[in-house]
This record gives sequence, C-alpha cells and structure tokens, in this order.
Amino acid sequence: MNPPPNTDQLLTINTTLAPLPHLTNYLPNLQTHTTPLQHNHFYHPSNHFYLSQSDTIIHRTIYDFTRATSSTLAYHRAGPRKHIYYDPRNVRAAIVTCGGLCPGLNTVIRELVVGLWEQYGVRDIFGIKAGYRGFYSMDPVRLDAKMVHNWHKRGGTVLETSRGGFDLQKIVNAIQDHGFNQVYIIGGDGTLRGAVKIFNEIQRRKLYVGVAAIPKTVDNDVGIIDRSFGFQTAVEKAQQAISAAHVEAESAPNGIGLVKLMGRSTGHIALHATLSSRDVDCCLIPENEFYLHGKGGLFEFLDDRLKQNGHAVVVVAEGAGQDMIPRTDAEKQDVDESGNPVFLDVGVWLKSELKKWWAKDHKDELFTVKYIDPTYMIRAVTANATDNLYCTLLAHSAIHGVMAGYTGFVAGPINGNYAYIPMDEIAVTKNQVDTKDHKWAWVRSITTQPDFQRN
Ligand SMILES: Nc1ncnc2c1ncn2[C@@H]1O[C@H](COP(=O)(O)OP(=O)(O)O)[C@@H](O)[C@H]1O
Ligand SMILES: O=P(O)(O)OC[C@H]1O[C@](O)(COP(=O)(O)O)[C@@H](O)[C@@H]1O
Ligand SMILES: [Mg+2]
Repeated sequence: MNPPPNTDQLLTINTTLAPLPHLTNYLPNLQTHTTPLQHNHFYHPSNHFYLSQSDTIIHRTIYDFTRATSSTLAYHRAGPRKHIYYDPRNVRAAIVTCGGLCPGLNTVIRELVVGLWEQYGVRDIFGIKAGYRGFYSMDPVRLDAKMVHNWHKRGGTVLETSRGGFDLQKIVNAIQDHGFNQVYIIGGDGTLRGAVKIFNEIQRRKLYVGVAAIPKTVDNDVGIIDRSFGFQTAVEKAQQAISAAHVEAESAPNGIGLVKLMGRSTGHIALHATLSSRDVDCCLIPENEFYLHGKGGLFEFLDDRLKQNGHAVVVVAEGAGQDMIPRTDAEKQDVDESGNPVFLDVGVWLKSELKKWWAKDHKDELFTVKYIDPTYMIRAVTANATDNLYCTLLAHSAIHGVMAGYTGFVAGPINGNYAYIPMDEIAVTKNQVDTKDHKWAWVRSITTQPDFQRN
C-alpha cells in the first residue's frame, strides 16, 4: 500500500482554460453597453455580482496527491457581465426545441423568455415551431413574459419538437431573413451536432448572431456536465413503474416483474432507478452485455432468485440486448428521421424468451411475467422542483452568456457551478455508465446479479 502523502507535500495542477468563442473574434468593432441589470431596482449589483473573463470553473476535482503534478481543463463561469454586446432594444431572439421530450423543456423556454424580458428588457422574442425544420417551414411565434407565465406547469414543449429536418443553409438563411441576432437551441446530442454546424456557418458568414445551446437529454448521455435537466424527474417516475412491477411479481407464484426504461445507448435511468428503488433483482444496461442461457446467464440467476424469494424484478434499458434480438435485414438498416437507429422492443422480446425458458424447463409450475413499459410516461411529465430550479439557472446562464457576446457555447453545471462550455467540445462527448466504477459495483452488490462475463 502507498504511504499517505506528507501534509506539506504539494500537488501542482496545470490548468488550461477552454477557449470560448466570442462575437468579437470575427466582428472586432462591436460596441459594448452597460448591462440593464445595473439599473434594475430588484438587483443591487455589488463588487462580486458581475463575473469577468477570468472567472473560471475547474473541470476535474479529483486528484492523487502523491503525484507531484496533474492537469485539468477550466471553463468560463456562467453569470451576468457588466458590459454586454447588445442593445436590448435591438435584440431579436429565437428559441427552438429539438429531438425527444424531456421534463423541464417548457421551464427552460419560459425562463429564457422571462429572463430576456424582465432582466434585459428584450421585447422581440420568438419561438420556432417543431424543431430545426420550423426555422424555414413555419412562421415564428411571438412570445412574451405574460404568455409563458405558467408553461413550467406543463409537460412536453409548447413550441413542439421533431426529429430530422436539419437543412443548414435553409436554417441560417431563415435566421438572417427573420433578423434574429440571438438563437437559443434546446436539444440533445443530435441537436448539439446540428448547433455546431449552425454556429460555424454563422461565423463563416460573419453574422452578428449569438448562438447558445442548452443540453436536453432524458437519457443523461451528454458529457462534461454534471447531469442533464429532467433526468432526476424521469428517474423518480421510473420508480413508480418498478414499484408496480414489484407488487405484481410478489403477488404471483414465480412472478417476474419486467420494466423497460428509456436509454438509447446509456443505462443511467435504469441504474439510478435501480439504486433508488432497492426492489430490483437485475438491471440490464447497454454498457454491460448480458446473455440468457447457461452458466452465469440471466435465466440461471432468475431460477435461483425465484427459488429463494418466489419473485424477481428485472429492469432493462431500451438499448440493452439489441444484438440478441432477431431482426430482418430491413430492420437492421432502420433509422429514425434524425438518423438514430430504431430499436426493437427488448422488453417484449425478453418477456417472450422468459416464457419459452419457463415452459421448457419448468413445465408444471405456475409462472407469470408482468411487463411494464412506462417509456413516454417518464419523460412526458412536468419537471420536479429540483429540475425546475435547474432549468431556470440554465436558461439565465445562457442569456447572460449571449448578452456578454459569447457564442457557440453550451450552458451547463460542472461540479455544481454553472459554466460556458464550447459547443464543439460537448457535442463529441458521451456520458456512459462506467461499469468499472463504484456505482455499478453498488448495483451488483445490492442485486447480486451476474457480471455476464463468460469465463
Ligand atoms: N449530425 C447531425 N448534424 C446536423 N443535425 C443533426 C445531426 N444529428 C441530428 N441532427 C438534428 O438534430 C435534431 C435532433 O436530433 P435527435 O437525434 O433526434 O435528438 P437529440 O438532439 O435529442 O439527440 C434533428 O432535427 C436532427 O435532424
Ligand atoms: O420515440 P421517440 O420520440 O423517437 O423517442 C425515443 C427516444 O427518445 C429518448 O428518450 C431520448 O432521445 P433523444 O435524447 O435523442 O431525443 C431515447 O431514450 C429514446 O430512444
Ligand atoms: Mg439523442
């Protein structure tokens, strides 16, 4: 074992500040204005109220003190700046939501509108209908603070959303034609990849247009940030499905409760719902391949569990086990309008495999599988209190950043503080469950499920 470090030992951390794009990078003569917050009688700006270029957040906070040096990236802190690069009277802001639903979408829209309206006095705020395609195929909808007043109490997105329809030239032409000079894009990994292209094209055309994105992913699959908004709400809802599955399973001889949860390529919802519920016997996620038959397989484990407890609960993330489900060549090629692979229903397949297994091996014993698929129920809800507050802080962070002239960034929390992260950096990240870390070990220890490593 390594000896503990001396108390006088020094750890040097080399910090590199991630470059944050600014409008003046390509429009050097832009005029600045004093922020209207300075004269807003609800705010009493003190010395530490405004942030400056040098306020940063360090990304990595965990270090081995026995190493003499280490390194990390730092990001600019989100928050109001004293000098802004827009005259609020001339701001024309556009807000768009893209991709699948997520609890809190309406809160983010509401807070963007109210923040622009109340804090900066912006009066020209527009909603783009139905995702990216709405820029060029539909009229923008004028929004005001009164109109969005209670939107946070509604699930979904009042602006509507869609997949596909990304046409870069048409979108940027529409931004120019409508005279938008601030664009707020709310969406997940696909949306962020599109937002990077929009930002690059805006830069290429040297347009006076600030672009900010707010990461939306119920799957929590975007990297760098602590977690995505709506994720906690979804986990909370998922637990209701697990509880129901548990009740059904407990109330039948050899009862299996099977719950399928969202998670296209990551199992965060399944993992967190499993850890919080404690009723789950086996959690199957895309990051950890599993198999059904033979030694160390799912059925051997369930056989034991049914003998011990008389029932079992299995949670499966939608992207898990996809390689095992038989599919036609056409199904293998199937993608949605955004180009995401279309999955077959792992829950339906698993239910049928469970029944086949039982019929073959335990013919005469009673057996029940109750399959619960709460897919859209966990995301088509309003955000809980924590997520609502989080959405507000994200929206306000985005506004302050755009007003300060920053562009091509994503607003998000890093180690509990809000930061501006370059869009192109976050668009290529992926937050997956680390099956080597403590959290997954904890899942394994409370479920005692197999590791599915054939050996
Ligand atoms: N690589 C990409 N380049 C440009 N646009 C993209 C890209 N991937 C997805 N999009 C667009 O982003 C929007 C949302 O993407 P999607 O994958 O459906 O949802 P999400 O953003 O929630 O992951 C769609 O309009 C889609 O066409
Ligand atoms: O049926 P839809 O609307 O395409 O949504 C299903 C997908 O949406 C998700 O919840 C999240 O997708 P995005 O974050 O990419 O929008 C996935 O887990 C799921 O596969
Ligand atoms: Mg996605």
